[in-house]
Amino acid sequence: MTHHTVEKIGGTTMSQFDKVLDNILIGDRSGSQLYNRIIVVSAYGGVTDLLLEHKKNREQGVYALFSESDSSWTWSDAISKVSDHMCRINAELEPLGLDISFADRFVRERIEGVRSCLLDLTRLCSYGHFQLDEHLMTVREMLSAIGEAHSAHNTYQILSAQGINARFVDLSGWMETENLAFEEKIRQAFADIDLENELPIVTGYTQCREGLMDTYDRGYTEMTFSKVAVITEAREGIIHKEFHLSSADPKTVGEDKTIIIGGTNYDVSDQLSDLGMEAIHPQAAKGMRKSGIPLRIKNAFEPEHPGTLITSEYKSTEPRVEIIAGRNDVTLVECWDQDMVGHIDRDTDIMAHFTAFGLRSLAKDINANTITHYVSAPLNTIKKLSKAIKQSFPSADILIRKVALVSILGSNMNVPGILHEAVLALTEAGIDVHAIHKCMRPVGIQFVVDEELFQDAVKALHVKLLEEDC
Ligand SMILES: Nc1ncnc2c1ncn2[C@@H]1O[C@H](COP(=O)(O)OP(=O)(O)O)[C@@H](O)[C@H]1O
Ligand SMILES: N[C@@H](CC(=O)OP(=O)(O)O)C(=O)O
Repeated sequence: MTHHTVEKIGGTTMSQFDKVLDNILIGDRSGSQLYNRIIVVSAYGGVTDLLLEHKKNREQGVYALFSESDSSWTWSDAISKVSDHMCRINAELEPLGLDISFADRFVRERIEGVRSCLLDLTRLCSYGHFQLDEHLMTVREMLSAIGEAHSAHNTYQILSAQGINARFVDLSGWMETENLAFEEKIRQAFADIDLENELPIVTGYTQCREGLMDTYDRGYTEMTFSKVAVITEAREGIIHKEFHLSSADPKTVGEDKTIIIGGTNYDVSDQLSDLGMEAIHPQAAKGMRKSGIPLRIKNAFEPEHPGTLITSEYKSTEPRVEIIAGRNDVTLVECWDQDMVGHIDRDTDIMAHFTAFGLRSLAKDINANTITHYVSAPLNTIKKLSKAIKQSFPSADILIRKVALVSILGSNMNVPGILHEAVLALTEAGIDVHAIHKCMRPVGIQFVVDEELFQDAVKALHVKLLEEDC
C-alpha cells in the first residue's frame, strides 16, 4: 500500500504563495514529512483568464482574440501583457527565493515560443488550404499550458532554493514531439521518481493525445490531479482551496453561521458540481471514486483543520440536511406543445438542439404536453436555441425565463417531512416555489425560485434546516 498523497493547489490559493509555503509545502515539516507527496499546481489566479477568456465575465484573453478571424494583432499585444503580468508575479516571489532572471527567462521562452507558433499558424492559414478553426483547440491547449508551466516551474525553483529536493514535472508537452495518451504520459512521467526523497511539482495542465481541453475545458487541472492519483495509486487526494466545504456559501449566509462539512460522499459532490460549488470536477471525481481513493478538501489557510473527507461509502448516521447550494445563472426553456401528447421521442428531438448548441441540461421537468429544461448559458445562445426548437415544433409555445436553483443536499436525507419543512421555510420567507426536482435517492431536493430571490432562498433554508435545528 503506497502512502503518498496527491495534492492539488487551486489558482486562488496559489496567488497567496507565502501561505502555500507555510501551510502546505514546508511549514514545520521536516525529513520524510516533506516528501511522500505529489503536488499538482494550477496557474496563479487570473492567469488562465488572461490566456483564454475570463471564466466568469468572459472578458477576452489571448485565445478569444486570436480565434476572432478579423486578422487584427490584438492577440499579440495581449500575449505580451500576459508575459509582463507573469514577470510581475515573479518579482513578488523573489523574497521567497525565486531566481528572477531564471524565472523571467522561462516565461519569455514559453511566451515567445507560443507567439511564434501562432504567427506561423496565421501565415500558414493565409494560403487558404489550412483552416484556422481546425487548429483552434490546439491553440487553446498550448495557451493554457503556459499558465501551469509558469506556476509549477516557479514552485520547483523556490522549493529548491529552500533546500527541498523538488522536481519539476512538466506535463505541458513543451518541445516534445511524442504525442502520448493521457495515462501513458502520466505513467512515463512518474516512472523514475523516488517519492520518498523527491517532491514532484507537477503542471496542472497535461498535453496528451486525447486533448484535455476538448473534453474538460477549464477542469483540466483536476483531471491531471485525479489521473496522477489513480496512476500512482495514492492513498488520498487532497485539494487545497481558500475555503472549507461548508453547509452553504459563507458569503451568502455569513461565515459565522456556516458549518464545516466533516465528511460527505461522491454522490453529494456530484450534485454540488452542477450547482457551481465544485468540490472537484465530476469526471475527475469518477477516476478517484472508481479507484477507491478518498478526496479531502482542505482550507489552505487552516492547515491544522482536517477539512472534508469525501468517500464513496460515507453516509451520515443520522438522516439530515448537510448542504444548501444553488446557482442563479440559470435560464429555463419551457416547451409547451399539445401536439407532443403521445409522442415517444419529443425530448430526444429537443435535446438534439441542446447538443447542437453544446448545452447541457442541469435539470428537467416533464408532463404530458410540457418539457422544461434548465440551462446555464449566455442569453443570446438560449434565444437561438429557443428559435431552433420553435422551427422544429411550430405549434409549440417556448418560454425562456431567468431563475435560480436552490438545493438541499445530504448523504442521508431520509428525514420525514423534510420536503414540507423546506417549502415552509421558503413560503415563510415569501418565496414562491415554481418547480421542485426530487428523485427517489435521498441525496437532494431542488427548488426553482425567482432569480432575484436566490440568496434569500439559501438563507431561509439554511436558517430553518441547519441553524434552528442545531
Ligand atoms: N458550500 C460551500 N462551501 C464553501 N464555499 C462555497 C459553497 N458554496 C459556494 N461557495 C463559494 O465558492 C467559492 C469558491 O468557488 P470555487 O470556484 O470552487 O473556488 P476555486 O476558484 O478555488 O476553485 C467560495 O469562495 C465560496 O464563496
Ligand atoms: N488554471 C486553470 C485550471 C484550474 O482549474 O484552475 P483552478 O484550480 O484555480 O480552478 C483555470 O483557471 O481554469
